[in-house]
Amino acid sequence: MSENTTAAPAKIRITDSTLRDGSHAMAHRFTEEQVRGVVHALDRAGVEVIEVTHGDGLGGSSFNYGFSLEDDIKLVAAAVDEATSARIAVLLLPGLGTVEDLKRAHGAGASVARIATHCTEADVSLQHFAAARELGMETVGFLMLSHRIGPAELARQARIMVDGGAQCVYVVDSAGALVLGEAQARISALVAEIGHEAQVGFHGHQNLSLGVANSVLAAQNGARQIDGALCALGAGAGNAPTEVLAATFDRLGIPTGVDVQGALAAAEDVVKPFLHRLPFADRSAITQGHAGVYSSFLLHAERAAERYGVPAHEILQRVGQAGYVGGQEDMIIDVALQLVAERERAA
Ligand SMILES: CC[C@H](O)CC(=O)C(=O)O
Ligand SMILES: [Mn+2]
Repeated sequence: MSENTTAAPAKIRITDSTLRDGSHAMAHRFTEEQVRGVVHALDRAGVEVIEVTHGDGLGGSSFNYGFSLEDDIKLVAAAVDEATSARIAVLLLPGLGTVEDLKRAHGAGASVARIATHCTEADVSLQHFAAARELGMETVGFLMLSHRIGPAELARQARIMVDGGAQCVYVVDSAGALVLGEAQARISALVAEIGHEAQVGFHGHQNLSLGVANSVLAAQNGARQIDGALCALGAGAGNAPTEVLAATFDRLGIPTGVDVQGALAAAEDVVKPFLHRLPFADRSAITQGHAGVYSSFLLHAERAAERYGVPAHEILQRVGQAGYVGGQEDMIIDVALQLVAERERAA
């Protein structure tokens, strides 16, 4: 008798980051009413985890990164109040956010702590994972700008996070630079290294329009957590759209627990009406994907472009060549001034 060895596809948990990565695209101006509306719609659609924080995480509201309209903790509390079954996640970048910030977010009802570091700096996350576990929070590690190092080195960084208490580690394609097999190889390396102890996740950006395709490859190669944002609302050309992920995984027979019509309604009826501009792979965003530039640098580059009269895509190209990482937003102005000086010398 032949045995049927075809296993049913494993469930994927979609984490929606409209209210965190989307905060970059909204210049951190979310109102409490918008947060409540988005959480209500996502919760009804069956999205299990909803991230709510300043785009740069807890403590991000500052001159360098941009001030929030509303205090993060107030928005987290509103999200917790609105959700009936979804859990609320917060993002924290060590050095920007502190353990005290994490405790306040936990006090407001956040139950998932996502700790983000540059892809080579996992060791700076250890005290934050320890604090989150002590608080009883679920822990997720975020290895940002994952295209900058190869699969084996990325897996070593994931191992550091797991040994420090992470229950899942994400390959974060912050620049939307990973092209198909490059995303797949990183996911496979992490699954091989940590898969028997922790989950692997993928966070995609649409700068080269590959966020959804990379997410599918990630799921097919063992990732169990995938990020999305309604209407793609996120930095750069945005994130893989939650509603497209829900529909695509449904077509592939990969269970997510998300109601496709509910996700479509959340995008169309709740988020689209308050958007001033839809995330789009324009010249600047494509340059980010092509040159490997942090997606959240887009609005900073556009502001510098307007102020100093040099093209945003040229600024971003130079930022890519210089290899700047998150936290070096002030260097965008430096690059704009270099371009101005070069133009003056050439005139
Ligand atoms: C905190 C910065 C950043 O937006 C985190 C993230 O979503 C990414 O690196 O893509
Ligand atoms: Mn992102």
